[in-house]
Amino acid sequence: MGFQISEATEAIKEVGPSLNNAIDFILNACSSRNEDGTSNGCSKKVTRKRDFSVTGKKSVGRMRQLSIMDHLQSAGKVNKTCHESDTSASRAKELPFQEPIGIVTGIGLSYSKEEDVGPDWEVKANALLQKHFGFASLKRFQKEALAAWIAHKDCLVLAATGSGKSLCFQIPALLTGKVVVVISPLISLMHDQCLKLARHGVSACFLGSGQIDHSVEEKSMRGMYGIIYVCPETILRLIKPLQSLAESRGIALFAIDEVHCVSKWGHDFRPDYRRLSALRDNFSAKKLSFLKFDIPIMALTATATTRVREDIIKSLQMSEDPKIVLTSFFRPNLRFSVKHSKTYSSSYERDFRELIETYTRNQKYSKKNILNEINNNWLGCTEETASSESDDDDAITLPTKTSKRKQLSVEYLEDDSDLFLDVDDFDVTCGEFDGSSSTKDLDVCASSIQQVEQGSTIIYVPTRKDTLTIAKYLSTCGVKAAAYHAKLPKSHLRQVHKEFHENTVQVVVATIAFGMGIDKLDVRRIIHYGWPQSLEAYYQEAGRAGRDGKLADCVLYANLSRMPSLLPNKRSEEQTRQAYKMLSDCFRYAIRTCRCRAQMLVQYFGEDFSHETCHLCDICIKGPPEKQDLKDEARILMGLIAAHYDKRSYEEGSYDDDYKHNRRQTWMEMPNVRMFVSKIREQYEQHAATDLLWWRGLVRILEDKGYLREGDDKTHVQIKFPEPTKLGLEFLRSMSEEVFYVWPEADMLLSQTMPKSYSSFSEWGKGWAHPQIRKQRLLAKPRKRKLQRHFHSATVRGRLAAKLSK
Ligand SMILES: Nc1ncnc2c1ncn2[C@@H]1O[C@H](COP(=O)(O)OP(=O)(O)OP(=O)(O)O)[C@@H](O)[C@H]1O
Ligand SMILES: [Mg+2]
Repeated sequence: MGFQISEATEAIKEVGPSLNNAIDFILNACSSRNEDGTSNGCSKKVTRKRDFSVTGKKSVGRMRQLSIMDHLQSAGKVNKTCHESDTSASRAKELPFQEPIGIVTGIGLSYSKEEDVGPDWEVKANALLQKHFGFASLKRFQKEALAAWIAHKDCLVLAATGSGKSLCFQIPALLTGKVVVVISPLISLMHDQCLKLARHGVSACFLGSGQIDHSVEEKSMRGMYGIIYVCPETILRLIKPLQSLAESRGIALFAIDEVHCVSKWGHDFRPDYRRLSALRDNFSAKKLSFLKFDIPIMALTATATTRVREDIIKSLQMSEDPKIVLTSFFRPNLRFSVKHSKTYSSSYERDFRELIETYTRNQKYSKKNILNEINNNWLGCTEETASSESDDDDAITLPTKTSKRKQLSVEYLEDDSDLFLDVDDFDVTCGEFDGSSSTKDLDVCASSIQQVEQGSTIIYVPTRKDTLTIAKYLSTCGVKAAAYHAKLPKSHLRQVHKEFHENTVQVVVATIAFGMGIDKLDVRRIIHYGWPQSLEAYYQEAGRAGRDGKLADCVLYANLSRMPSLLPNKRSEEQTRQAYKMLSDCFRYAIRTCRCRAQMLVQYFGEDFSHETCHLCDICIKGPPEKQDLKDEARILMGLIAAHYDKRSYEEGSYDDDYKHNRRQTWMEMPNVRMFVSKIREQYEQHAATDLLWWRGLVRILEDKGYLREGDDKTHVQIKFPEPTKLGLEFLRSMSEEVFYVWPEADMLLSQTMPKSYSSFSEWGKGWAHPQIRKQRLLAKPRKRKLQRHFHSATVRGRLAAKLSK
């Protein structure tokens, strides 16, 4: 859509210099001409205008006019091109989860140069913000990011989830009329963002495998969209056309959203993000003579540790002194807690009791209702399946896969690879608010005991199968729950999104696929049911709670008696090492008992925690456990470990940490924690029945103090092969009289409360011969074991056995 100059001139002649009147005049003139049957370039625009009036969406029409006026105001002149428009924006308003589309809402106007933005850019930006988005003013960090862009500087924006990072790169498109190219990792996210922008009257499109309209790419390269969302793979293919676009319409900015994907040290490394250094090479003033300055790069994320930040700046070849806009990661309205749970189906009843009560308190669920809920959530075909069920109210039969229709059983869902395969099962989102908030915002004492409002809940689980079983369980209990993972049919996912936003679905049980682009204000609970893979991922996901600033719960249910393990993924050796490191940090966050959880999280991202504590998390509320003097235990453990290594050299004080590494050759020379604990049990009667879990905790404490270190070359979640450090040996020598007070960690406390099973006794080598163990084994239920035969193809015997068994 667009206006011809002759129309604009005619309008000004008719109604005078008032811009509003001129726009109204043009729109009305186009409308009447079209009704007369005259076809002109404005026909589509008029159609849209009629659509609004028919559907009563006047506000969208109004927004469109505003966007046109913004362009007129900023550009000062009208382009001759009369661009094609579509009604996607109005459709978007009605159907927010529409098929991917290219959205043109602005008009193809010529643009002003950056230098035209002028010193009053802030006033202009606030005016545009008010007009398009209805916000009074830019946040401080948004201003800082924009100021860097105005000064042609590269900029790294680190701001929490939901703080408004998107506006930092959307405003430049409105201010200049030039194109902003946004690199984003996920098609569903780009899609959502385009729809949101359409609702605000901003022209945007996205390119990539999810774009079904193939003309969008060509149109975007002709400058028909103000904001182009693109995935890294696609932008690398489009370097040449983008250079032409930079010359014709102009590119105001390259924005790299979720930029932590650049870094191998981040939690969502994507190799294609690393290749984005091509932007600096190909869009610099050196390379393109028509450019006065390098096109600035703005990189944005909500979760980046100091190391990740450095890596981003280096990998993207950002300018030598990029502006770093940093806001606080602290979210004072989030109440963090960690609960021990095996996270098996047998734990659901206990773990979800409170959640179920929250949602069913005022509900009277008949069994039939429950059945219908299940059908809605699981079968995706309400009436048909409902009618296929028996009328017997007493019999709650969960859907089975024996039905002729293709029911949404676990197996079906897992096998159903539909269009959504294009979208990575990949999650990036971040946690933040712009740092202006403080604990004063909430009545801290009241909040610590207060129940959060009902609102919505997201339960994050590690596997796709878990999404189904938990959603099924909650539905059976009367909660309106739905499963969400990337392999579910696209229509189902859209439906879940929609119903979640409309509050028809109360709880979404999801994998990390339900992540980016979830901008719902009243998410009151984020529950992680199982170990997250990193604190970055955890904080990103938790950051989706409480975006309205009200109290929200972030609960992690994890088996604290078991070390978390890495989810299968393709990783290089280096990446595996890093992944273990991140998992280890996550594990430590959960088992710590003496530090405020918000403080741990915020400091993890390299921020100084300026508050004493958050006053909300489980540790702040319960307080740390009583300190214990573990001098004897530490002495025994350290003594055994040290004795195993070169005793003489450490007694002489000539112990060399590196020397051990070179000398060690066999596993006998590198005993693991378990072996040391077995020795302790054998040699010290008073510790005969202590749990391995407890000693592992002590090893961790000694490691934190720098007395022990990992002797293995690999990274583990916690020390596997302990080796003394020089500091540790000094500590051992000097501790004969001293006390050694420490806070026991969660797994240590847990081991003291858990009943001992025979298996833990058998570890110290007495096994069947020990009367107590024998008794326990005899009393224990016989385990049903599958008879499995493994033939080792590496051995002659194995190969022979395999042959014979055929
Ligand atoms: N200046 C502002 N004043 C008020 N609200 C704002 C402002 N800027 C942005 N917002 C609102 O903040 C919310 C979050 O915005 P946005 O999606 O850009 O966050 P984000 O930082 O990109 O989050 P995420 O890390 O999840 O991607 C939106 O609802 C947006 O409208
Ligand atoms: Mg964002």
